[in-house]
Amino acid sequence: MSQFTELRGLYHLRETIGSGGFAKVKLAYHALTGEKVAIKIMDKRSLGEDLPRVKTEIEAMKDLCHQHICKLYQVIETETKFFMILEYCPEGELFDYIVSKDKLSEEEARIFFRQIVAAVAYIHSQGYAHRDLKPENLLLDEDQNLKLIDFGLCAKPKGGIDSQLFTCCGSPAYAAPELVSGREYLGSEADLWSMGILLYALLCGYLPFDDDKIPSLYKKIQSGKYDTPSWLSDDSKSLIGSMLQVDPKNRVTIRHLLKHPWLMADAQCPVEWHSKYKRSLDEDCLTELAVHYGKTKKEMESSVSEFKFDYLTATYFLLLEKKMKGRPVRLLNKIRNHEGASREK
Ligand SMILES: Cn1cc(Br)cc1C(=O)Nc1[nH]nc2c1CN(C(=O)N[C@H](CN1CCCC1)c1ccccc1)C21CC1
Repeated sequence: MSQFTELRGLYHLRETIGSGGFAKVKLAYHALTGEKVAIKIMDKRSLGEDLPRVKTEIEAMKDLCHQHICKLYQVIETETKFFMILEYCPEGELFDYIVSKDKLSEEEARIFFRQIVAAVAYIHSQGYAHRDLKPENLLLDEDQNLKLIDFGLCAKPKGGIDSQLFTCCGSPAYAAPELVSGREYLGSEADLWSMGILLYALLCGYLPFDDDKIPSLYKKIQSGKYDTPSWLSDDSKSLIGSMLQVDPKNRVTIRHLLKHPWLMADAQCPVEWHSKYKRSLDEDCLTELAVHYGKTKKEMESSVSEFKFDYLTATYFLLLEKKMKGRPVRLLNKIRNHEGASREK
C-alpha cells in the first residue's frame, strides 16, 4: 500500500472505509497509542472550488469539542493534500442503521434524538449552524452513541448564530422552505427544520417530503404538507409538527426542544447538552506524555495547551479517549517502523 510519507511512523494505514466526491476515508492506527482513527484524505487538485469547504470544516472542527461530535485529532496539510485525522466510529452511519431496522421504536428514536439535540444545542451555543443535518452525517461509535460529522457546509455567521445567511446548501430533502425559496434565513432555524425531517425519518423509515424531481420536491417542502402514518403517537406528531413549521418564526427553538415532554418522556430530565470535555488538561495524560517525551509536566502542559492539532494534540486526545473508555493511560514505547516490526525505543 502506498504509504503517504507524511503519515509514516505516526499512523499505520489500513483499508478505505468511505469514499465521496473529493475525499476518501481510511481506517488507521495511531502508532503511539494503538488507537483506531479515521483519516479523511482530500486531494487539493480535485477539490477545485470546494477547497473553501475543507478550510471551513477544519476551522469549525478545531473549535468543537463535544461527546456527540466526531473529534478532530490532527490536521496535516501538504502541497497537494489535506489529511484530517478524526475519531473512528466502528458502527458506521445512522442512515444504514435505520435502513437495517426499517424504522425505530419511539424509545430508540428518543435516545438518538436526545443526542442529536445535544450536539445541535452545543454547536449553536458556539455560534455554528451545521446546515447539512441528515442520518448519513451521524455515525455510531462502539457504544451506540451518535457522532456528528461533515461540517463542510456549516456556517459561523460573523454577526453570531442569529444573523442572516444566504447560501443555499445542504441536501434538498432536508432543506428548509425558506432555504429552498432562496430567501434569507437563519442557520439555527434551518437546522431545526432538518431535525424535524431527521426525527420523521427515525420514526417512519422514509422521508416526509420526497420526489425524484427537485422542483416538485421543493413545492412539497414549501407546502409543508406531509402524511403522518398511523403508528406515530400524538406526542411524536406534535413534536415533528413543531419543527416542520414552514414559517421559521413559528418553528420550535433548540432551547424549547431541550425540555420538550417527548424528549424527557423516559428520562424525566432535560437534555444534558454541555460538553463533557473539561477545560483543564488531564493530569494522567500529561504525566504519561511527559515521561514519554522526557519533559517536565509544566513543559508538557504548555506544549499540549497550544492545541496545534499536530501529532501531540492527537496523542493527548487519544490518551484521554483511552482513559474515558477505562483503558490504561499508556503510550506504546515500542515504536513500530513502517514494516510493522517493533524495536525498543
Ligand atoms: C462506513 N463505515 C462502516 C463502518 Br463499520 C465504519 C464506517 C465509517 O465510515 N466510520 C467512520 N469513522 N469515522 C469516520 C467514518 C466516516 N467518516 C466520514 O467523514 N464519512 C463521510 C460520510 N459522508 C456522509 C455523506 C457524504 C459523505 C465521508 C466524507 C467524505 C468522503 C467519504 C466519506 C469519518 C471521518 C469521520
